[in-house]
Amino acid sequence: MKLLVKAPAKINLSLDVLNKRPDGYHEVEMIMTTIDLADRIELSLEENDIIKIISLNRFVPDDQRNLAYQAAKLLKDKFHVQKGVSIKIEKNIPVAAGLAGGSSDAAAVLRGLNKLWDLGLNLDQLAEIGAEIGSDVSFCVYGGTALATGRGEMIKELPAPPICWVVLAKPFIGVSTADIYKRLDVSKINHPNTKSMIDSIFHGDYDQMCENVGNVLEDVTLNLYEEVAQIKDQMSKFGADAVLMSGSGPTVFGLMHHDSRMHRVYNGLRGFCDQVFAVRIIGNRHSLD
Ligand SMILES: C[C@@](CO)(OP(=O)(O)O)[C@H](O)COP(=O)(O)OP(=O)(O)OC[C@H]1O[C@@H](n2ccc(N)nc2=O)[C@H](O)[C@@H]1O
Ligand SMILES: Nc1ncnc2c1ncn2[C@@H]1O[C@H](COP(=O)(O)OP(=O)(O)O)[C@@H](O)[C@H]1O
Repeated sequence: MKLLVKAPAKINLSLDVLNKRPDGYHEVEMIMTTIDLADRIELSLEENDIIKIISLNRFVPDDQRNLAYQAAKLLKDKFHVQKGVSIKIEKNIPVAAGLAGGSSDAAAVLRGLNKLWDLGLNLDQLAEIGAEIGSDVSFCVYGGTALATGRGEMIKELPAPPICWVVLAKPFIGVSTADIYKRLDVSKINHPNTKSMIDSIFHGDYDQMCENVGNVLEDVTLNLYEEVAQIKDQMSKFGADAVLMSGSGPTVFGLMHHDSRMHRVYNGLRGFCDQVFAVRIIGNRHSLD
């Protein structure tokens, strides 16, 4: 028996850090939304009791380091599942890019195995299990648009943001999330206006949304990698309405309303860096599977 599950990437429309916690994590306030750039996960029941990862992408581990493997193992151990699974990952989301590719693969495996292994869990239960794998996994279990707080695992659903294009551009570098958080000086943060971003989403106000994008990790990554700043400049030059780095980077996204502007930004960036995508925000929860 086989099951195909979609694992969409996310962007952070805003990312604020409130403080550093005693457990080493940072208390965050993030507005996250899923986009229609997705990995494809194929789950196949295995007769013998194993978890097998199949991936052709050289940056994706094919053993217990893979977050998709960890998701399957966690479900197997918690619910004493005697069956095995092979997990084939068709990687379309750039790796170590600030787009939660690994977290989304893990979330897709949780959703998929819940069906394939007939576990009968609801999304809230899967999200709670996901938080044991990584801070972004809970959001990825639900998808859609949300305010994420705590270390990122506390999810409050929001409506879909105003319809627009998202052009993503990733330079040829990978960024370690842990390293970027470590370098952040929490005493020198210029906080984005999360409340105004939420208002803009509730009111479907595109201009207000564009005015309120902000990410406190951006300066940290920009200082380390000049190419991220260059991509931001190019996006603005080609006419994106808002430009921001996603997560800990290095992917930069631009927002634009009109098709013609999207084409200009997309083509302009294609001449400048190798991984460029023009996608839509998926926005609401129920378009995942
Ligand atoms: C920055 C964000 C924004 O969405 O995404 P990415 O850039 O990774 O996509 C997330 O906060 C990343 O979430 P995720 O990648 O799941 O992080 P985890 O695996 O839980 O943690 C990796 C490391 O990042 C640091 N970390 C993570 C989350 C958080 N709230 N505070 C932290 O300080 C910790 O050092 C932790 O050891
Ligand atoms: N299924 C997976 N897909 C991508 N990367 C994975 C996966 N499982 C584990 N990883 C590891 O997680 C790291 C972070 O990858 P990813 O989730 O793509 O980025 P980010 O945390 O920036 O959103 C990678 O360097 C990779 O070694």
